Amino acid sequence: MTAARAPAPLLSMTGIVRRYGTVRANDGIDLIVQTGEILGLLGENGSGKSTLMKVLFGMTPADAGEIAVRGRALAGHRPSDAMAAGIAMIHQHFMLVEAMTVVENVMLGWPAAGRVLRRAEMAARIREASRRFGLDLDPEARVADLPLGRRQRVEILKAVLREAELLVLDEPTSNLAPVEVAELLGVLRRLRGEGKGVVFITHKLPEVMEVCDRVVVLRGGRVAGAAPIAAVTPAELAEMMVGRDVTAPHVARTRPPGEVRLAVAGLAGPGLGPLTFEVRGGEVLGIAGVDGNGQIELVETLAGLRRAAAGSIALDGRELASASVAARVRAGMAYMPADRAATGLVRSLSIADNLMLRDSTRPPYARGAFLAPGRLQARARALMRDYDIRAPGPRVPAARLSGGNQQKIVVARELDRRPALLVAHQAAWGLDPGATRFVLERVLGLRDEGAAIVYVSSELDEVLDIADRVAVMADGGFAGVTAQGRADLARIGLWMSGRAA
Ligand SMILES: Nc1ncnc2c1ncn2[C@@H]1O[C@H](COP(=O)(O)OP(=O)(O)OP(=O)(O)O)[C@@H](O)[C@H]1O
Repeated sequence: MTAARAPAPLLSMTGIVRRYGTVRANDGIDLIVQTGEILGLLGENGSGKSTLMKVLFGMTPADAGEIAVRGRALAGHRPSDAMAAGIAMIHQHFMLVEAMTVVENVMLGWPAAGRVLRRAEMAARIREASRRFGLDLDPEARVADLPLGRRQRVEILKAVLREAELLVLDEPTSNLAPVEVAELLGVLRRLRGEGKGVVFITHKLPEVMEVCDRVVVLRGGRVAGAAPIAAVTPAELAEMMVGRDVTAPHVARTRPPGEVRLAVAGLAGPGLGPLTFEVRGGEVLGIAGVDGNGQIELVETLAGLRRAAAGSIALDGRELASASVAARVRAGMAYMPADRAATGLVRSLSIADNLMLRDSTRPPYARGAFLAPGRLQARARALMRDYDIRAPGPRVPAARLSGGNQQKIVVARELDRRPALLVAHQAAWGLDPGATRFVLERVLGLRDEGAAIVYVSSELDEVLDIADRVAVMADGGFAGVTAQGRADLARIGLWMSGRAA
């Protein structure tokens, strides 16, 4: 009699290699996911997480290695083959038709090979799956009316209705409000409870600690460590990821805040204000709050991307409320948008061109109509070194970089201009813990050079780490402002929940 063999794991990837030119994005990676398991896939920016998942899903071919789903080999496959094998990717940019309802969206992408279902039958299935997985979705709701967190759950719904066994979520919590994050983690637990496997890619260690069963950490395209979650601490994980200490930055202030540099008065527009506040040189005004409470309206109005209906914005005494974006930049304003890949970068341009986007037509990089390409390249190289932008060279198109390294281009460009005012929105979005710390330190360095800083983030801890004063946005205005930081946490919490205190 032969001994019973252990069942094959849900997913096994062995020796995966994927090269891009000379870059070994994946350099011999092994990864196993069991049924009913949430696996955290961690790693600093550019460590190869997305590449590994693209290989798994058949979006890019591997140069070497094997993939098996429940012991059955998957090779030379396309995304449709991966889906047929039970693998689903929950993309960050959802592929939903906003004008249609949930049930219509589900029917739209229904596999042609599947049985044709009537709408009522599909709606019933949606209700059932919604209950089973805690998705809280109404089949007749219009996608356009759903908040971000629910739209993401429509993608999860589509996956479970197609009987996906393994769900891959790539940084799914990046732009969710805290309640939505908690709800999503609840959904992941339900998926696990129903025997699904989940690969959860995130930079947020508390989420990993909360929901994962096991973690695998990538570094430089290889597995740097793997452990059951019960056997590691967040500090150990961070160390595995970057090989150094990545606790919150402690940058001792070198001088006290000075004169008022930014004076905003009665600033108002759709969904905004009226808001009145001042920021001194050498001061960080942190703006916390649940996303969607006027943060985008505020930063875009400050940056000149939206017109203010009323009010004034004065920087060093110069009125800018009706100035063009270019005039604001000349006046010393820098802006880091949250959605940097879309609004901060031209993806088809090289890293060097993106870095110099605001300066390349001015001396010393140009004289009249003549560019000085040598100087541009040298400057770009220096910025890439200083900001740890990982890429083969400055001529590589920005689109070829990992998500986090694309973000660093915008960070480098905006911080390096030594602005009088920095408006930063979700500055650490998509950045690994090491890069986050680095950016926060740079922002604090700018503070010590005397710049005024408006730092907007839905990550409360980040705001508390960096801000001299914390304002909480609710309903387009400030629900409260405090200079007491963590000592005032209870009041901050009440302001964030929209209740007065
Ligand atoms: N299409 C491509 N062409 C060339 N190089 C690429 C391409 N895609 C990824 N790379 C390179 O492969 C490496 C791994 O990138 P990948 O996107 O897998 O990292 P990641 O771990 O997902 O990073 P992040 O946390 O920043 O999203 C990086 O050095 C990146 O520049």
